[in-house]
Amino acid sequence: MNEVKIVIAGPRGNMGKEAVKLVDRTEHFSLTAVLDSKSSGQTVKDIDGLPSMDAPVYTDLDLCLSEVECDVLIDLTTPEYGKKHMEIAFSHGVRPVVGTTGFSNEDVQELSKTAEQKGIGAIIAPNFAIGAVLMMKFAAMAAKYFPDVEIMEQHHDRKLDAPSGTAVKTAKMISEVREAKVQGHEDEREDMDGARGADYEGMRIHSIRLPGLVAHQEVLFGGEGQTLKIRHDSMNRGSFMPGVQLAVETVLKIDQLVYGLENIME
Ligand SMILES: NC(=O)C1=CN([C@@H]2O[C@H](COP(=O)(O)OP(=O)(O)OC[C@H]3O[C@@H](n4cnc5c(N)ncnc54)[C@H](OP(=O)(O)O)[C@@H]3O)[C@@H](O)[C@H]2O)C=CC1
Ligand SMILES: O=C(O)C1=N[C@H](C(=O)O)C[C@H](O)C1
Repeated sequence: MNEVKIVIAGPRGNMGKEAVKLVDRTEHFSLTAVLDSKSSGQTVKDIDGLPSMDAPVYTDLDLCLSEVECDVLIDLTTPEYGKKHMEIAFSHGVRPVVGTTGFSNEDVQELSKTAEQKGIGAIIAPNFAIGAVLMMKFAAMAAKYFPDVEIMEQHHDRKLDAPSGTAVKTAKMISEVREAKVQGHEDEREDMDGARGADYEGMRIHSIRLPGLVAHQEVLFGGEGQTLKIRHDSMNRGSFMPGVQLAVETVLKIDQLVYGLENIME
C-alpha cells in the first residue's frame, strides 16, 4: 500500500494519543502534523506522553492543511469542532475519519451531502471497536424477535456527551428492524426526572458515568418468560485502533460518507 499521509486532531486526548502511536507503528502511515487546541509551533515529541516524532503542531486546521501534505484527517475531539474540522478537510480535498461522537442526525446528513457533492470519501464511526460493532449488529438481529429493549451504556466520568454515540447508533440500527413500539404501560410515571432514561422511539437509553470505567454497553431484551443480554466491554483505548486503521485504509477507496464501521467491515 502507498504511504498514507495523516493529520490527527486532538493528539493530547485519550484517543488522540493512541491514534498517534498507531500511526507511528504502522509502516505505511506517516504523520505529517497534529492539530492541538493549544501550543502551536512545537513538534509532536514536545507533547507529554507522545512518541518522539517530528511532525509539527498546528492550532489552525485551515492553515495546517494549506501547509502540509495530507490524505486523511483523523478527528478525535468534540462534536463542536469535529464538524468544523470535517468541513475544512472537505474544502482541502482531504478525507476525514472521525471517531468524535455527539453529532446530530442533521449534522450527519449535512456532512453526507457535502461529501457527495465533492465526491470525497469520509467515515464517521461512533465506535471503532470491532466487538462493539458486532454487539450492535447482534442487537439489531435480536430486535426483530424482541421489540422490548433497553440500552445501558457505561463510560468514564470525563465523557462529554450522553447518551454515547454507540448507544444512539445501536438504537438507530435497532429502530430500522424493530416493529415501532412504545414500551412499558400507559400508567407508568417518572417520580424523579430521568428515572426511565432517554427515549429513542419508545426504547430507553440509560447512561452511567463512573471513574474506573472505559466504555461498556449492554443491550437488554425482554420477552415472555425470558431475557437476553448482549454486552461489550472496551478495557482500554487500544481496543479501538484496529478499527481506526481499517477506516483510514478504506476511506481512500470511497467517494461518499459512511456512517458506522459495520458498513465497511467484510
Ligand atoms: N469512535 C470511537 O471508537 C471512540 C470515540 N470516542 C470519542 O472521541 C472523542 C474524543 O474522546 P477522548 O479522547 O476520550 O476525549 P479527550 O477529552 O481525552 O480528548 C479530546 C481532545 O480533543 C482536544 N480538542 C478539543 N477541541 C480541539 C480543537 N478545536 N482542536 C484540536 N484539538 C481539540 C482536547 O484538547 P483540550 O483538552 O486542550 O481542549 C482533547 O485533548 C469523543 O467525542 C469521544 O466520545 C472515544 C473513544 C472511542
Ligand atoms: O467517550 C468515549 O470514551 C467513547 N465514546 C464513543 C461513544 O460515545 O460511543 C465510543 C466508545 O463508547 C468510547
